[in-house]
Amino acid sequence: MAEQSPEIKGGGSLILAWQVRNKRILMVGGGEVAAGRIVNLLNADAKVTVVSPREGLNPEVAYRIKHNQVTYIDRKFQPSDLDDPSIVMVLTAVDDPVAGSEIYKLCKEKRIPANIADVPPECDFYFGSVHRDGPLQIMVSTNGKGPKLANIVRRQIAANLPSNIGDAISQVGVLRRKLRKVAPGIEEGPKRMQWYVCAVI
Ligand SMILES: C[C@@]1(CC(=O)O)C2=NC(=C\c3[nH]c(c(CCC(=O)O)c3CC(=O)O)Cc3[nH]c(c(CC(=O)O)c3CCC(=O)O)/C=C3\N/C(=C\2)[C@@H](CCC(=O)O)[C@]3(C)CC(=O)O)/[C@H]1CCC(=O)O
Ligand SMILES: NC(=O)c1ccc[n+]([C@@H]2O[C@H](COP(=O)([O-])OP(=O)(O)OC[C@H]3O[C@@H](n4cnc5c(N)ncnc54)[C@H](O)[C@@H]3O)[C@@H](O)[C@H]2O)c1
Repeated sequence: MAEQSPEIKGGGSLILAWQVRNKRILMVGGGEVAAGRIVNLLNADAKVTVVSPREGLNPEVAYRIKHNQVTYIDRKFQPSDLDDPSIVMVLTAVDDPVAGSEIYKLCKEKRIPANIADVPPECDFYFGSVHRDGPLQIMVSTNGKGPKLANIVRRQIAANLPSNIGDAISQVGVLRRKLRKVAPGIEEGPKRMQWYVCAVI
């Protein structure tokens, strides 16, 4: 049995689909990189607070603020910004490495997971290059080796997917929900799976 166990190849990341719906995330900085992060956060239904002086705002971030898609604090980061106990994650994308390091240290004291953009040693998690089509999400990570390559690999994968894959997965979701209503019991799992396989394949 032990011989059949998968060989351990350390040095990877634990890739997860983190559920942040209705959870508060602090975004420090309002430039171009922050604009991209905010899209990812809002697409995951997070509640986003942006702290960044108005004069440095990227037009896209200014748009999110104007349309109340995020909560906005018009100034530089202050340590008291981390006092809100509902904050579950902190992201920074600031053009000031000293400020970034300071924020990371404070987050560690408070045990809040943080990503300081472009500073791998100050990231509890990395971002990746993401393809999204409805419920389908594919993230490519190179574990810090080559973010640009992650972008290229992600595009190659996306180009080879069926064009209707997102819709197809949505339909599968509807079917699974219906089957759960017809046969809700935990012990009915195998039966559900059998119906499901008959319908899908
Ligand atoms: C995937 C993506 C997601 C995102 O950020 O949303 C992402 N970087 C992207 C693009 C990108 N970043 C950089 C360039 C300039 C060209 C180049 O240098 O290649 C480009 C290319 C571009 O802009 O096209 C500069 C850069 N980035 C990092 C360093 C520091 C270092 O490596 O030491 C430096 C060098 C700074 C310097 O040298 O001065 C570090 C990180 N960047 C990561 C993620 C994490 C690792 C992910 C992985 O390994 O897969 C990690 C570790 C931490 C993090 O930030 O989470 C996004 C592509 C999204 C997309 O387009 O699909
Ligand atoms: N991971 C990636 O994909 C990636 C790609 C390019 C750049 N970067 C890095 O991300 C960082 C930000 O890049 P950018 O292009 O968004 O820069 P930017 O200059 O467009 O934006 C920086 C923002 O941070 C704000 N800011 C500065 N100090 C602050 C503070 N103390 N508190 C709050 N806000 C503050 C500025 O007002 C501005 O809104 C840089 O370090 C850059 O090297 C990361």
